[in-house]
Amino acid sequence: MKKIGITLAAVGRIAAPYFRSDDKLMAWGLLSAVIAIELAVVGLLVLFNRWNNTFYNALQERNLDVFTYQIGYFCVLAAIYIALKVYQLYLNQWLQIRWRRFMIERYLGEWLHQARHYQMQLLGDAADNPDQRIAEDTQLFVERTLALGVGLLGSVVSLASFVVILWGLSEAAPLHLFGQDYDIPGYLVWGALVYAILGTLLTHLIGRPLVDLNFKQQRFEADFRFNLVRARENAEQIALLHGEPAERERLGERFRHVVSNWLQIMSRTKKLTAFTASYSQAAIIFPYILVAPAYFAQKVQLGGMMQTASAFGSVQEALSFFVTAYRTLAEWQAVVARLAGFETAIDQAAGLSARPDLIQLGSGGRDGIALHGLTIDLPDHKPLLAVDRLQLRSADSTLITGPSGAGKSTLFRSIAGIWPFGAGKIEVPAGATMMMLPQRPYFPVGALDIAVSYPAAAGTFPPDQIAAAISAVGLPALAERPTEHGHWNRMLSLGEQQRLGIARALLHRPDFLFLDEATASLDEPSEAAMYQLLQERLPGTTLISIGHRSTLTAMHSRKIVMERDGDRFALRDPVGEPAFTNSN
Ligand SMILES: Nc1ncnc2c1ncn2[C@@H]1O[C@H](COP(=O)(O)OP(=O)(O)OP(=O)(O)O)[C@@H](O)[C@H]1O
Repeated sequence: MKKIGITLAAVGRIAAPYFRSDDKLMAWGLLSAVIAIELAVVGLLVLFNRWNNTFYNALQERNLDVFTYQIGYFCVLAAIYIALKVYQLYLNQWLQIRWRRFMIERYLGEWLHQARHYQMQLLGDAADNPDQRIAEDTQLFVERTLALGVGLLGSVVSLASFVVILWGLSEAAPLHLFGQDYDIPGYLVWGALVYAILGTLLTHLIGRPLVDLNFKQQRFEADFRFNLVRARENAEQIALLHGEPAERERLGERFRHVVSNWLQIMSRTKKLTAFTASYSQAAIIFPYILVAPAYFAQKVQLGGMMQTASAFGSVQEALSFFVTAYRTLAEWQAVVARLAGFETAIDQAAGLSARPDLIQLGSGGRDGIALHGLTIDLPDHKPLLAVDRLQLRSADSTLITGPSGAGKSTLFRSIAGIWPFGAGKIEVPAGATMMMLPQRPYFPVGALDIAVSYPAAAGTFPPDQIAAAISAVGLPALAERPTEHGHWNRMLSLGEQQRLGIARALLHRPDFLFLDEATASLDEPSEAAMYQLLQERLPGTTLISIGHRSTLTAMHSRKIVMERDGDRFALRDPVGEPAFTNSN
């Protein structure tokens, strides 16, 4: 019960923004229409139920006029019913896609806001698989919330209406057994309720393990798919290492989980189907058995019996909603929990930039980037690096070296403003642009010119400028086909990708260019040529590099070394005075 309360509160939080958005008129309009149609359908079912009475009485009395009239009346009801069903689904789907579009736009906007998507990863796996949450869970959420909400409303109204009808019929056809009338008010209602509740309970008991089994099935399937994707992504490594037998074994093992769980689902579904099929067959004759004594004692007409059977069926159908819904309900709860977790993770990441106890980014200083009292930690608060005071002057090109894992890349991440863990202040000149070039640059799949210009929009740089930049970094063959589509991260060697990364920097002309082993896959002469190119073409750009090669020293005017100092690494300037004083 408490869990349902938590789920409902989460549903309210997740759904509310759409119903308060710019699309709120359509949202409320469509929702009201869907609900109104659901209620109208229940109303029609009541009319159909009454029709049973008149129609079968006419048959019993061989009254052709009434029979003909009732056939016409049925056709009118049926036409309205068909129209309502068609528009109920159509409007429901319309509401679903508008609602989902809003959710996706909102999630994409919040998830891809500055470095939030990256920081959410750093904060842990509370929001694992955002792709699943954004793509799949939004669809399931919208669809299931509407199906369960509207279905529940329809079932409750239907249950109430038909209980009233059955109550009236119980009076019209009193229980007649062994030649005697028994005055049990609403005995048909009690009969229907007992029958349906017993059925509900038994279905629940037999089917309950399926909820867990279906959950596991989804997880095993996802796990199998994920491992297939990993194998595809690492095809080259696997092929080079001749890892195919190991992969086959691993994937086979994953699929064995899928099969063994599926076998359990089959066995459980067999039991459940045996019960539900028997139950629904029995449900067809059960109401006749209840009313038959009164019918044969001529206390009730054929119409009354048929109407009872139909009302009985409707009560049962309404109650069976709860039976069938409980499976969907469990899945829906999981979807709601995942989306709520995703929203919480977004909020947590969004809150990082406002926390005064973390690294503060500010604009200030004209002569380069200034670091004051900076300590950098890992997300789990383990200390990593300390920089008491450091000025990365615009006039200097700086090389940062140090042992692996010392925190060089993390220092760059902090300066870029995406790594908030730690304390202290980083000041960047107001309006200065920065660009980070990693060892493995990212190129979106698509046209080469757009991939090189990324993240600038298509058309930002003239085609000849793009071609000249690609050519300048030593890829003249590529420069001739700038509009060619490709998966550049897969098609180009790492060295070629690094050259394209430099071309990107040439186009963007940032004020500060951070090269994190961005030329490590090039041979030394090519690396020197790339640095020379950057210095010639981008005279106004300050280069700050991370690298392990000693030959890089000659290409920078200043060198800073990271060394271990207690529980943290620290920065030392071996040529001049210390570039830092570690406060620890
Ligand atoms: N997302 C993360 N979560 C936890 N720890 C991390 C994360 N990213 C980096 N680290 C840890 O922080 C430390 C510093 O990493 P960083 O990449 O900054 O090192 P580096 O000095 O650039 O190393 P290298 O020279 O090998 O590239 C490493 O021990 C690494 O394991």
